[in-house]
Amino acid sequence: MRPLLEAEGLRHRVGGFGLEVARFQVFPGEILAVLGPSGSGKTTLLRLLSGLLPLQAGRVEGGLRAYLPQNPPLLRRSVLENAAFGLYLKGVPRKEARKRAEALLSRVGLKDKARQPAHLLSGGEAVRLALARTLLVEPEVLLLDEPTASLDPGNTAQIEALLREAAGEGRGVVLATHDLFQARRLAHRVLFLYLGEAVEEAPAERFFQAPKDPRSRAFLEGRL
Ligand SMILES: Nc1ncnc2c1ncn2[C@@H]1O[C@H](COP(=O)(O)OP(=O)(O)OP(=O)(O)O)[C@@H](O)[C@H]1O
Repeated sequence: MRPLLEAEGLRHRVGGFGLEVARFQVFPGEILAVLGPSGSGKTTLLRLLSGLLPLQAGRVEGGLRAYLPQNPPLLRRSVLENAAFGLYLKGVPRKEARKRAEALLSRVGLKDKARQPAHLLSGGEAVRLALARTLLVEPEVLLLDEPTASLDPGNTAQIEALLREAAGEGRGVVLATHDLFQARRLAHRVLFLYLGEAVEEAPAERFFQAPKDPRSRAFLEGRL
């Protein structure tokens, strides 16, 4: 199977920090969890893969990617206008864009709030809106930076269901998370970063049951 996104020879230096990832791939229908302690380079990797951070070395190839940052910015407009915004940028006519945005807002449980100002949404609703906006532009790969970091179990479950659906549609999902339970629930594969190094990459089940690298083991046992 051909990867939807492929990177090779990534090296990135900023301040005293250096990230090095020799090879990175994500396949259709796959959820890949990027794990690692705070400061290990998860956000940096996602931003490099998204194209937001210029490459210092290596290459990234693949189809349309959408990056969802940790605190996605919302426009001071209605929920519906926020959802439709990406389509406006793509030149989709306003009426058509609104229709498609409304359909997606129903899917993420925000239909009733479509006319409300987006800044009045709760944290969980705001993440669902940001995810709806991201999904509307039909990306092949979703790059998500801790999308459920501050959410309650109900909102987390809703987001996780949307991510499974996105993978079920054949998209690739790259998920940076600190929630090991979430990674166990969702991920097919895991990439473990430590101090900017891609320490271990493995099928999720194998990684959680029998991590090979002592640093992976220490991380899973809460010793890093
Ligand atoms: N613009 C920058 N200037 C200086 N240092 C930076 C910059 N951006 C990132 N860093 C450093 O790079 C390292 C990796 O940061 P990054 O945000 O990628 O880690 P992370 O694994 O996503 O962390 P967290 O889990 O806390 O979100 C950190 O030490 C951070 O301070």
